Amino acid sequence: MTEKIAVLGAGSWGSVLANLLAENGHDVRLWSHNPEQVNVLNDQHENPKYMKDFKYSETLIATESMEDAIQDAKVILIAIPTGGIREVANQAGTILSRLNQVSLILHATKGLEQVTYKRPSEMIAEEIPETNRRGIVAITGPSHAEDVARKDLTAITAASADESHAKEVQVLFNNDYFRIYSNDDIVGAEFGAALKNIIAIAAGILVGLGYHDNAKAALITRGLNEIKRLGVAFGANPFTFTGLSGVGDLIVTATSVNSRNWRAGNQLGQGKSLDDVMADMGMVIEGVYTTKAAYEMSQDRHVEMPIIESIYKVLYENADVKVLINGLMQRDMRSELD
Ligand SMILES: NC(=O)C1=CN([C@@H]2O[C@H](COP(=O)(O)OP(=O)(O)OC[C@H]3O[C@@H](n4cnc5c(N)ncnc54)[C@H](OP(=O)(O)O)[C@@H]3O)[C@@H](O)[C@H]2O)C=CC1
Ligand SMILES: O=C(CO)COP(=O)(O)O
Repeated sequence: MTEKIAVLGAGSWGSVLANLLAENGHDVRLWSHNPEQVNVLNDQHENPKYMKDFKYSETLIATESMEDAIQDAKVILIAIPTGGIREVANQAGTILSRLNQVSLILHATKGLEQVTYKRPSEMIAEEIPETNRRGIVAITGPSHAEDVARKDLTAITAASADESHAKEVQVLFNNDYFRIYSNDDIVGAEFGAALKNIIAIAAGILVGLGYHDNAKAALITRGLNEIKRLGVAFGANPFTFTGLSGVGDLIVTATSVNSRNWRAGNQLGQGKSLDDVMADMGMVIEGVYTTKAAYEMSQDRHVEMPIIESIYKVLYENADVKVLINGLMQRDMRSELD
């Protein structure tokens, strides 16, 4: 069945997901706050800053009017980085109230808010009135936009406290190269999504320093343990971290040159400054911000996270990464299962 769907955010991920939904036969409106980008998307079916060389479907319509995008949309997908999602959700909430409309809200954001440490679905719940939303679903998992654009086989998770909403989302997105599983643990899905970016930065650093496969495997495995420990302290189901939104996304992000977080870490490992890495990327590096939030949360809750603490010290205290690696390797002996 064809649905009208609004996608808010025309960066790499929002634009590719909007394209997938349009190719699945839905009536999609892709909102961007940048009028020039909207024109190029509609006239040339391109998005040069974010998805160089990719041609979008001619059935995908971009708009700079959020109200046009949202009006009559059964589903609204927010694909905005963590730093902007509250503002965009607030704008969407105001429009939904004015239109007296109720929509299902999806988001694809991977991070935690600075200072409040809120997850994306918590920010959405605060900004879009309950009377204007049927539910909130996080879509997350191992899914680089570049691979989805070239129709590589991809499987992700739709997570919602009310799993019936996640099941609705499966039907909208599923096709012969994109498969969605449902999960009722949105807390675990959002923690996995946010925290894997920190471990991806660490993995890039290791490779930048010249370490190899054993080091990467050790980092990914022990990193997953830290992700799970913090998530469980905030109410996540530990089994979610063995799924696509947990270890699945951790593997893809911590091993792929397509990952902005991995690439950032790799350049840091080669000696580039964080300011230069961020200026050159031109796209969001969520893990840089999430590291700060996660480190502060771990301090508040007394959750031991030595790898994430080390990345915090590299990014925010200019600590010597080789000294930190030495410290991690020399920690007290312990059981793997503690
Ligand atoms: N890229 C990927 O492969 C994947 C990304 N994600 C997640 O999706 C989220 C979005 O990432 P991605 O698309 O890659 O990011 P990009 O950096 O590629 O694009 C971000 C987009 O959001 C827009 N934006 C940012 N802040 C605001 C704001 N306050 N108001 C309006 N528009 C805003 C930007 O506009 P402008 O151009 O004007 O700056 C840009 O269009 C992130 O949390 C990311 O972790 C998840 C899975 C895969
Ligand atoms: O989340 C992603 C893939 O699942 C994208 O990761 P990056 O933001 O590191 O590119």
